[in-house]
Amino acid sequence: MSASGIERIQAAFAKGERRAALMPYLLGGYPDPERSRACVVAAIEAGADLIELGVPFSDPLADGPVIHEAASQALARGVTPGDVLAIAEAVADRCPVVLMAYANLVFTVGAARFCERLQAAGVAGLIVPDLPFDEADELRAETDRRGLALVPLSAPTSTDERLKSLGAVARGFVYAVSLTGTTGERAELPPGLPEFVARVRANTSVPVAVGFGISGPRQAARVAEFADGVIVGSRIVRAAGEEGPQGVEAVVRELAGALTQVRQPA
Ligand SMILES: O=P(O)(O)OC[C@@H](O)[C@@H](O)c1c[nH]c2ccccc12
Repeated sequence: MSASGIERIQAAFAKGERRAALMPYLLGGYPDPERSRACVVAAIEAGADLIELGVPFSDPLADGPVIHEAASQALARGVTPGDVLAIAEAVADRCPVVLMAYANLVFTVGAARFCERLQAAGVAGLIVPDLPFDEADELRAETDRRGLALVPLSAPTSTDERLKSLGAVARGFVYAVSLTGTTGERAELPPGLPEFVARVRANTSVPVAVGFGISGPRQAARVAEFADGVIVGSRIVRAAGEEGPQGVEAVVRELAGALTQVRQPA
């Protein structure tokens, strides 16, 4: 693969220039390594533009019940970060993969070695949800060196000043966390979301993708009116557990269809 991870993520957003990019989140190794790989392939075939792939972790503090339980099950089956990287590697040439790993998983290996393994597997980007922005410099030096996108998280509680500093060093995209709380399906989008996304956008030159609490096509289409990307996690992890690849395919296809109806401003 000659293009860098950052370039491949950029291209994935550009491909959907006339519609928001769809980024399903799947938990690597869930329900088991083999079906997990089939679920990722199903999501790509159903219209995913990028894949966010989570590494199971024992104390996933940002995750709500569905992903938390899925991670416990994957760990109980002995799924390792290496298993997750093998899944990423299997699909890397078909779709950019952004790895979601808690900080402990990165720093027990060491930032340099961790990034080396990501690059070798063809991973395009990295999200470390519990790494404070002020402590990310060392890791960012490593990701930059390897052309990997270190994607920062922003939240409605982030000040403009904070949005400005993270927006300036963001690679790939900025992840706009829609609400204060944990991952999980919700009936309604949080109030003030368009205004929050506008604030993030005003402070960065890379695309802005929104996640947390988006599960259905109606919500996804609404978010696509003002964001560059839509991230859906718990709904898809639930489908993976309940129905396997076919369930994932159906959910992603419906979401992709909904986004196609929404033209973004030129
Ligand atoms: O599950 P939801 O509410 O659809 O939100 C996306 C989310 O699952 C995914 O991006 C994610 C899973 N675990 C995370 C931890 C931190 C930040 C983001 C994530």
